[in-house]
Amino acid sequence: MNNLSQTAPAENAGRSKLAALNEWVAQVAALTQPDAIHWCDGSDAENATLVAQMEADGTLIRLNEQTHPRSWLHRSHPDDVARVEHLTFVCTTAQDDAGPNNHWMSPADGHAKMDELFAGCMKGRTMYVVPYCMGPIDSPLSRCGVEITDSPYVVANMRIMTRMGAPALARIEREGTFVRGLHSIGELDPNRRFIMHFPEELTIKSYGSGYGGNALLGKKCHALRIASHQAKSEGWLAEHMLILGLENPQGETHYVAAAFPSACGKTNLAMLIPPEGYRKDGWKVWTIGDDICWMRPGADGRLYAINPEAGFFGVAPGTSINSNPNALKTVSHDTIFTNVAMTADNQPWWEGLGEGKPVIDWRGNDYDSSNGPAAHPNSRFTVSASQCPSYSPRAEDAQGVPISAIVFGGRRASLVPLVFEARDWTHGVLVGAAMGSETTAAATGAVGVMRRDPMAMKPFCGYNFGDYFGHWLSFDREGVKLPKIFHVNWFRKGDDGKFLWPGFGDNLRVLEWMIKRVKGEAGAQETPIGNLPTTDDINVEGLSLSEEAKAKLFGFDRTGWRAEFDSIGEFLREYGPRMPQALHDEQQRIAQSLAE
Ligand SMILES: Nc1nc2c(ncn2[C@@H]2O[C@H](COP(=O)(O)OP(=O)(O)OP(=O)(O)O)[C@@H](O)[C@H]2O)c(=O)[nH]1
Ligand SMILES: O=C([O-])CC(=O)C(=O)O
Ligand SMILES: [Mn+2]
Repeated sequence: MNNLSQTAPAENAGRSKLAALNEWVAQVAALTQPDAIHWCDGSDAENATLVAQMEADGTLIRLNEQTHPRSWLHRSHPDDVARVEHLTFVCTTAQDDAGPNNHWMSPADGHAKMDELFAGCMKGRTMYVVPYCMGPIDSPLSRCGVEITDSPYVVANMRIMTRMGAPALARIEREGTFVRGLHSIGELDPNRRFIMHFPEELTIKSYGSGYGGNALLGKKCHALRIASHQAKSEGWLAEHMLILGLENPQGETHYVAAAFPSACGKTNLAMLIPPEGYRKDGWKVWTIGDDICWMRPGADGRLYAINPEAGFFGVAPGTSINSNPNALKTVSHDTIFTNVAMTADNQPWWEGLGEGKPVIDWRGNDYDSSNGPAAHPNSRFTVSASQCPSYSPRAEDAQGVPISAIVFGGRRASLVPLVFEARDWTHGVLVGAAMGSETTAAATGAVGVMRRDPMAMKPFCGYNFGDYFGHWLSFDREGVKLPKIFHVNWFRKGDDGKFLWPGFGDNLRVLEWMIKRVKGEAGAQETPIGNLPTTDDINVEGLSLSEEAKAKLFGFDRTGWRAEFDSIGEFLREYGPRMPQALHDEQQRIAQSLAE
């Protein structure tokens, strides 16, 4: 690695359109006082140098080269293993623009707080300048950013997760605009940790964490919080959604976007392998994205979607050859694992892998089951999407793919059936707005607590939820051909506390019903909460569902839903006049028919 003392490489000097970037980098360097500055070009040689350096200083541990070529284990600080929602802020001029769904600080206070933390924080470190593009490099739907960071681990992850380096810098030079993200791991002290967003200035400042969603600023900070704010004013949507293509035996492919909260099944659905009978008939699922979706109406009025990411930052625990063989194949080489355990021969290991046995736990200690799980429940893999066997050729399509169905879903042990269809767009927006889910290990705090997580965007919407739902409703207009909206719940439990639905590959059965509904080829039973399939409408052949399972997965509990709709009404009222009246009206209409 070169020890550049100048703030920008010599070749930037003649590039006048990079002046704003050069100037910002110089300002940041003056504030943070790094020993050296390195502009990342994204090359293999640069990555090899960084990786060698991280191996030498212990940031990366080499895994078994025979079983997992060019793959690494990173152990984070044990207090830095998940997103920190209580330390994540949206700094808008007016507090109401951030809404009750965000922690707020004034932009002036936010900058003051962060600049104090950043002052001198890179002394003795190298500052990396990371230009990146979210989305295919040639797509009009893509957007660029630059992350400045003092973490080589972040650089290596950003290289996998985004189109990073020289091509992104060239696009920034052409466009002149980019999102500014400043990041330092600081002291990794949870008391000196903040993730701060300034959507009006297209700026992010993140301090004190090296963990994915807090530190890989292209991901949640840019592609969701800043982008959702931009999307509102520019007429598009930035969503916490997977995108998949479902190919049927006739060879038609329908594209589906689905929003499930963190650690609630997006990666798994996006990489689904159909059950054997379906596979024989010619069904196939193509993966476009597993976490984020940007979409907007195209010339023909349909919604077109791209995946702004280039890699997967996926949950390791639970990933096995049975549950998600595509993911397991994807991570078989050139992967960075974070906070997983290791076997005696240095293979990565996690709970639910189904083979091998842990010897060293995620903290680096000898494994002892009395210390809890061997892998951290939020341990992750970072891997290029191009390694996924089901990666769709359309994933690189600059125009995106047309969406036939939007799916919302949560982790609900009780009440919520396997699947239902919204009657129309307004009802669908209410279904998304009313989403509830039990919390997971993806964020610090209690796990298993039911909370409202509208459209899986509670931690990620960069502005007031009232305005956000209004923006969603605004797509219901002449000229827009809207997809159908559905709701699913893979996580319904029986009286014995076990999941009633087999899930994973068998979720194809639910996707099949949805696409048949889109084409007018499948039946449903109308209820106040939406249209539910009966076991005649959806293919449950070959599954051994108990009577309890059938009743709970395909039934509708009127009394339970009455209480749920009271709670939804309360939630909507928390947003005062910013909540669109149309959602109040829809909630009341349904509450009334539930009362009949
Ligand atoms: N029972 C059951 N569990 C599932 C299913 N799909 C996923 N899971 C489990 O849910 C956990 C998280 O799933 P992911 O697919 O990684 O979640 P995600 O939505 O991509 O999460 P983020 O990356 O945090 O946004 C894993 O432990 C999975 O094994 C399913 O259909 N049924
Ligand atoms: O960004 C992260 O940290 C991982 C993720 O997808 C989520 O938490 O939803
Ligand atoms: Mn996510």
